[in-house]
Amino acid sequence: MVVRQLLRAVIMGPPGSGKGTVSSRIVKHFALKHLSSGDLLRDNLQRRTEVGVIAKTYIDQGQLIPDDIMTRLMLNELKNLHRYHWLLDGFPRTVPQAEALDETCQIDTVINLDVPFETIKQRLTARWIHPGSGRVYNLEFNPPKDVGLDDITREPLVQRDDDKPETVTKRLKAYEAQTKPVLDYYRNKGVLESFSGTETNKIWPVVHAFLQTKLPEVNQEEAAPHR
Ligand SMILES: Nc1nc2c(ncn2[C@@H]2O[C@H](COP(=O)(O)OP(=O)(O)O)[C@@H](O)[C@H]2O)c(=O)[nH]1
Ligand SMILES: Nc1ncnc2c1ncn2[C@@H]1O[C@H](COP(=O)(O)OP(=O)(O)O)[C@@H](O)[C@H]1O
Repeated sequence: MVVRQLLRAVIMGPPGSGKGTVSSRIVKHFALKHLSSGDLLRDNLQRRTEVGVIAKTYIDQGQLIPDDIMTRLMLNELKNLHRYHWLLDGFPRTVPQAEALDETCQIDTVINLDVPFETIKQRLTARWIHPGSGRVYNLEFNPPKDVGLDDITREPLVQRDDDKPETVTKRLKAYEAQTKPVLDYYRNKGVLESFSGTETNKIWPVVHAFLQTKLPEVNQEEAAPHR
């Protein structure tokens, strides 16, 4: 397959729909950079940057960070990736963010993970992450090899503060009100591809087959270990 242009892709879906899990499988199979707004924010939080301090109050309340802050942060980060195929995860989450992104580049494809809310709520309370890499685990679905430890670095796993049930409810409401309109925005542009289901292991092969039409696969033996 001859790829003439660099792929500009976005992965969307409600909190807990499997964006991080599917993204790590995508990165394992295809040569592209993955940029997660949530991972970037948590890194800023940990380093107590100016953005991190502001973001904390919003994240703890299950609210979205204001568009201007978020857009500046992400577009600045994207500048470093202009020579690569890339996949954005968690951004854009509002129509103004999508419009700001459009001013810098044209999005080719939006992968929408369409997973029902009932399925999601129970997943998030069992989510554990490795803060350094953003690797994500689930006590039932993909438990770490050793309880409480990252498979690769052996560093401790943590639970996200915003995965508490009451914050999850607020995040799902924010998704409904602010992020769902972004799906319509991309649907109108003809770039939205929805993948429906309740299990990542069933959704993933369909996403994989779809991306094979857009990108060459990397040699699996050479691919870095990833979940
Ligand atoms: N039970 C179950 N858990 C899943 C499935 N897919 C992902 N998860 C877990 O659900 C949680 C949310 O997934 P994640 O990829 O972090 O979703 P994101 O919030 O959209 O990035 C994590 O703990 C995953 O390990 C699935 O098919 N079944
Ligand atoms: N594009 C964005 N715009 C505004 N806030 C964001 C954005 N991306 C992430 N956030 C903030 O960070 C939190 C965690 O995001 P994320 O890790 O992507 O959650 P999830 O993977 O559960 O969907 C969000 O609840 C929100 O407060």
